[in-house]
Amino acid sequence: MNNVLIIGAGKLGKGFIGEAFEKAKWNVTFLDKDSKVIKKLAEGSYQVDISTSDKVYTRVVKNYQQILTSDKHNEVDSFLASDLVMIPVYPEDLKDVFKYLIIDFKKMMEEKSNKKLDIILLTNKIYLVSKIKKFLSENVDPDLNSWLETHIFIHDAIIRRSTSADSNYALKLNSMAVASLLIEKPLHVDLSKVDWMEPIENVPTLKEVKIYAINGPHAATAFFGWYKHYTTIPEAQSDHEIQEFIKCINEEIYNVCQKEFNLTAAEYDHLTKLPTLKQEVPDPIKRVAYDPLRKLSINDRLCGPIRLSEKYGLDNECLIKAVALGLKYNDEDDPKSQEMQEMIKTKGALTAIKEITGLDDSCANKILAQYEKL
Ligand SMILES: NC(=O)C1=CN([C@@H]2O[C@H](COP(=O)(O)OP(=O)(O)OC[C@H]3O[C@@H](n4cnc5c(N)ncnc54)[C@H](O)[C@@H]3O)[C@@H](O)[C@H]2O)C=CC1
Ligand SMILES: O=P(O)(O)OC[C@H]1O[C@](O)(CO)[C@@H](O)[C@@H]1O
Repeated sequence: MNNVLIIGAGKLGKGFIGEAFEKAKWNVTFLDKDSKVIKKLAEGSYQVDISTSDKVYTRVVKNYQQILTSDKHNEVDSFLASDLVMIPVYPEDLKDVFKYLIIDFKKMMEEKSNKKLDIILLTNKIYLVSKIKKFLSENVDPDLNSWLETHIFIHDAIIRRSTSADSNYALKLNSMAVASLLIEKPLHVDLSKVDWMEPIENVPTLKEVKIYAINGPHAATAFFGWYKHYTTIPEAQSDHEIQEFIKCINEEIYNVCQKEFNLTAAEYDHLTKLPTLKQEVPDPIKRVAYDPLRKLSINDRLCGPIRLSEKYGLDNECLIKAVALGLKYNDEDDPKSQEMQEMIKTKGALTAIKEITGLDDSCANKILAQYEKL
């Protein structure tokens, strides 16, 4: 039997990754830093309602173990036994995860020095692998670092699946399963018998395209939806004004991607046009808009395409408005949204826009003009 260690047992960790590997009869171990997540998992099972393009079904996942991160590193045996490590955490938590794993890496070098292990990062942030490798090289001794370079293989992945729940510790989740997880090749582990896992070439570039083409319009829907007082994505998507706006966003993003990336229209569609669900899922706007400071940053889903549209002299009016709507996102449960509102209040909108988006003065002024109209 194969073993997978899943670090981050929140929505995606349980609702997609844990469910898929348990179904494929792998030994699944969850590791999380949140004691509530671990306590809930210890109840013995969780339920995922899975929506696909042709059916909706429920899976009860019960064959797993769960471990809380601690100074004792109780996961070390699971780490040493694992054939694969998957890390579905928010990007800002990744360095902590790798800092924590240094003890496990050392143990592996001592006890299983010939083993080669694939580690997959599951975030929506682009070009993170080199940053993590740099972080490790600066935080381990040279011997361990040269061993890591030849035994630990960190891969990025493209997530085209939404999984929601009331919280990261909830035992009832919804997952929209219409497209595979695209994982950077080559892998040392065989995933051919695990559903929804697809190793491919060229992940870094394709991930940038995916973040713009799928997550850009999705974030714009969430920000506009919030502004119009909706609470779920399907509600926002059924609003005529938002539909027209998103058509424009899609067009602007398609145009920049055509110029910047060497993809045929068919390749673009294959990557970004996902089948529709048989039945809508009330995915919360709060999940899709979460952390607007990251979502409005320079190389992310909206400002990345704006930067490219400026480079090629293409239209970006709707993207500019989407950023302005993002700046209005004010959710008291979302600390980054609160931080953003505080920045706008204390620094003034224009300075905050420049700091948040990293865009030049001319774009920042266009965003400000839209922002002031809202
Ligand atoms: N939920 C979704 O549909 C999608 C999520 N993603 C990405 O997947 C990642 C995870 O998202 P969710 O599962 O929704 O978030 P979540 O907040 O539900 O789960 C993240 C889990 O990671 C744990 N964690 C954080 N730092 C940790 C550490 N140092 N050690 C151990 N555990 C740690 C947290 O306690 C939490 O339980 C994010 O980067 C997100 O952008 C991307 C696409 C879809
Ligand atoms: O997880 P993030 O980066 O906060 O953003 C959420 C986005 O990721 C997805 O969950 C998957 O691409 C989308 O549903 C949503 O737009």
